[in-house]
Amino acid sequence: MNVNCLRIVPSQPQVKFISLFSRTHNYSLLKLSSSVVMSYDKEFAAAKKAASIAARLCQKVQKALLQSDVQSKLDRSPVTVADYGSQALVSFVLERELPSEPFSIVAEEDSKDLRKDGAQDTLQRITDLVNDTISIDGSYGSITLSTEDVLKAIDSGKSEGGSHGRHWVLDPIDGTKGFVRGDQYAIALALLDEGKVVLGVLSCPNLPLASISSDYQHSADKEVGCLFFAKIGAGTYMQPLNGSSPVKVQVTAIENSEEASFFDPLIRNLDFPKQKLGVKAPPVRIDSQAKYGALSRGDGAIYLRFPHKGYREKIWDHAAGCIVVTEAGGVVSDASGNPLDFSKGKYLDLDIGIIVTNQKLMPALLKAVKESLEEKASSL
Ligand SMILES: Nc1ncnc2c1ncn2[C@@H]1O[C@H](COP(=O)(O)O)[C@@H](OP(=O)(O)O)[C@H]1O
Ligand SMILES: [Mg+2]
Repeated sequence: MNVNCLRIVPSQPQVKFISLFSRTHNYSLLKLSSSVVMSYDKEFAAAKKAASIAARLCQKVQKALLQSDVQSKLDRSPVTVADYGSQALVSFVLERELPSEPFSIVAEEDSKDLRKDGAQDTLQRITDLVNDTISIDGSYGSITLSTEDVLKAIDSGKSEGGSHGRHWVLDPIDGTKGFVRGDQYAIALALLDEGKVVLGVLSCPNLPLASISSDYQHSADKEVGCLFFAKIGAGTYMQPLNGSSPVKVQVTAIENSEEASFFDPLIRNLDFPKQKLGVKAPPVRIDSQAKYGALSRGDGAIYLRFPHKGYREKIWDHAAGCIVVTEAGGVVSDASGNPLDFSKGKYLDLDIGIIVTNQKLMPALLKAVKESLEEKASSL
């Protein structure tokens, strides 16, 4: 069965059902426990707040980075400061907003390097940035974190995840290359419950509010900063990071693969399916999970990710993006059409590749990928 997302079914009192909703099959129901229906409302609100506040810290660092001279652009330290600062802030906000919940975060960074001799200045810069951002936000009174508080907040991200209980999944800056260039990056935060992604938030500070499809260059609206958020069974929304009202988004309805534009990752990829599908539309090239956000609102139709053999995809690079796309009506699968399994710990453990598109294009895309992989294998 090709299960693509979880949907909550309003049910009888005292009984929690979660429906495994298949795009290709009918509903089936899974009784998880005899408690109340989960809404994840508090967690959803906390995740949006955390990813929005972290975006402010990243914007500040990126702006300073771009204003500095070329030499310091080659220096990784601003990225480091923003990565750690973003992770510390997300962890701080989640803990503050959800004080009564068990706390587990699977995240990209840990504090090991910051605890080494010689890292004191960097740690102090991170701590100052975190405190400035908290103070400007104003929700947490006059609280000031010490350097030790910041290290502890970063290390909340040491969880291994897995198939039991709840785990936050965080990439504090996804697309660090784009971040350094002044291009696209994302703060990606998702919640796993019993191994399934139940909500996700993608904060994309540089993503234009208008579509970035090929005619974007001609668009008059150059305003940037998008927050995508999705919760199981509740659709996907995009909200300007400036706080204006959210709008519901949907993946493209394109059925003809010739018209389908690809989001090309900047990593090594499988190019043959494009030729097989006869794709004529120009590709959209952006860094990070902003690709999932842009695809969820129909800026492009297909995202294929086939890194070199041996590369292990991490859950924080796909968890938030996956639910943002599936709740917008899209499909995210491995090369065989199976849903991604986020219950195995830090890694996705895919044999090969990730495919993201709408439901109409998926069968043709799976066929093209299969044939491409077979041809590639027989040519070796
Ligand atoms: N050789 C490789 N193959 C596949 N993914 C890679 C890779 N090297 C790095 N990545 C991952 O790809 C992410 C960027 O994706 P994209 O190319 O779509 O922008 C990186 O996230 P970080 O920037 O958070 O490290 C990193 O996790
Ligand atoms: Mg990443």
